[in-house]
Amino acid sequence: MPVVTIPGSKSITARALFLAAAADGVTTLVRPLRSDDTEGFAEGLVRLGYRVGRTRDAWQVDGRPQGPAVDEADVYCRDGATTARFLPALAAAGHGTYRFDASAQMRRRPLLPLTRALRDLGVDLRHEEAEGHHPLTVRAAGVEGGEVVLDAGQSSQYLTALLLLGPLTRKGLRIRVTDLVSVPYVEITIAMMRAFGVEVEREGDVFLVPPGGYRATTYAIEPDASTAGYFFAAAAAAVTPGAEVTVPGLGTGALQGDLGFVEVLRRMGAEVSVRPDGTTVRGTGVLHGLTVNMRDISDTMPTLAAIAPFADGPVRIEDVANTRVKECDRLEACAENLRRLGVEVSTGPDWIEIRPGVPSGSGAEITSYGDHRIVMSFAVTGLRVPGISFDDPGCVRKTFPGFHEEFGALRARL
Ligand SMILES: O=C(O)C1=C[C@@H](OP(=O)(O)O)[C@@H](O)[C@H](O)C1
Ligand SMILES: C=C(OP(=O)(O)O)C(=O)O
Repeated sequence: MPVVTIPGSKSITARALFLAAAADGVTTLVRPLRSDDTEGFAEGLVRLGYRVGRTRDAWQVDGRPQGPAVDEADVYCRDGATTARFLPALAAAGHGTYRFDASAQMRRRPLLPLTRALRDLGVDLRHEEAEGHHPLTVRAAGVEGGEVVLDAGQSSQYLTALLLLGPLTRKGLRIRVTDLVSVPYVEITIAMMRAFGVEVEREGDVFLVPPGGYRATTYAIEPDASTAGYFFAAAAAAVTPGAEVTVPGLGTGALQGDLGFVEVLRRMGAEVSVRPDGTTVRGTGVLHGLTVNMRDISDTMPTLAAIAPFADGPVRIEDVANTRVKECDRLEACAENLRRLGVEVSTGPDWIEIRPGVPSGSGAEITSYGDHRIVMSFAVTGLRVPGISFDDPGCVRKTFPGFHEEFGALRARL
């Protein structure tokens, strides 16, 4: 019964770093994710003058409720949207001139609704090149707070950035949201703000954040549910019935909506047990086709797409338009790579449909587009399709530098 140790959640580590930096006192993050995204976030904080002490299993941050310790900084956010979208909001609460730039793909990814909301709150934020894209400069002088309207229909990260900023403003924030995707990520934000002493209230489309700042704490990071999904998918898609994967530390109390991916696997025929101490997925040798809405858990769309050819009927994934503006256009990247393997696929503006059947013996080089999730997903396909290789296997470093070793070890045990 393979038990897999999954590294910490990217989303929880990023939020914990923000909250720790903003809190009054010293916070210890236990078992943070060590990957390009989260190291990049921590480096960003260091650039902004925060002290971040890092050992293997714990990171310590000296919080500064008054904002960055330097009055000028140049922050490179790498490929991480949490860094690129959350840190400008943190900087806005301080006093100084802070410039943020990012990778070529992150520069292409959208930001305008957040820019607009910050400007509506009085923040002096200027884009150097394209409006609504990195690089940008925040000339910060603290934030008064008040009411703001936000369209988070393309990314919930805009809302998370504003929620996290709320307690650092003088009057607090009243955020009215006109559209919202990836709702469970907002729930993670609210739960974590509570752990740092702040209670967000929600009245329908309105989120109310009180002023008053955060309290430092010791915070344990749970394993990453999106990462766990590749291992669960491997068990569900295994040819031999009874293949089983258990991930400890990710169970009924988990904050991450992406654990809901196991319910999709259950609908497809896998046996799933979610317990307080962990989750187990057991393959039954059959995978059924289905139609599923993945608006809430769209990081797991490529995982499902990658095992869809093994189902006994079509797999249709709906309401995932915003996967087109992630590390790559994931709908097209999945479709292109599946077609290369001989699979019949159609896509629309916000959906993908995959027909069953992988010609035996067919392999191909997968084009990763620098997207960790394309590589990790097609590694699962590779359990049943010989000859799969990747043009850029190393891009898994964004969230799981040790992926290939861990997945290879699982492969040997399944
Ligand atoms: O807030 C977060 O930590 C995240 C929110 C989601 O993004 P969107 O809200 O843009 O869908 C998710 O895809 C991303 O990997 C992490
Ligand atoms: C979309 C992702 O990351 P981010 O938006 O945080 O860059 C992801 O990890 O799948």
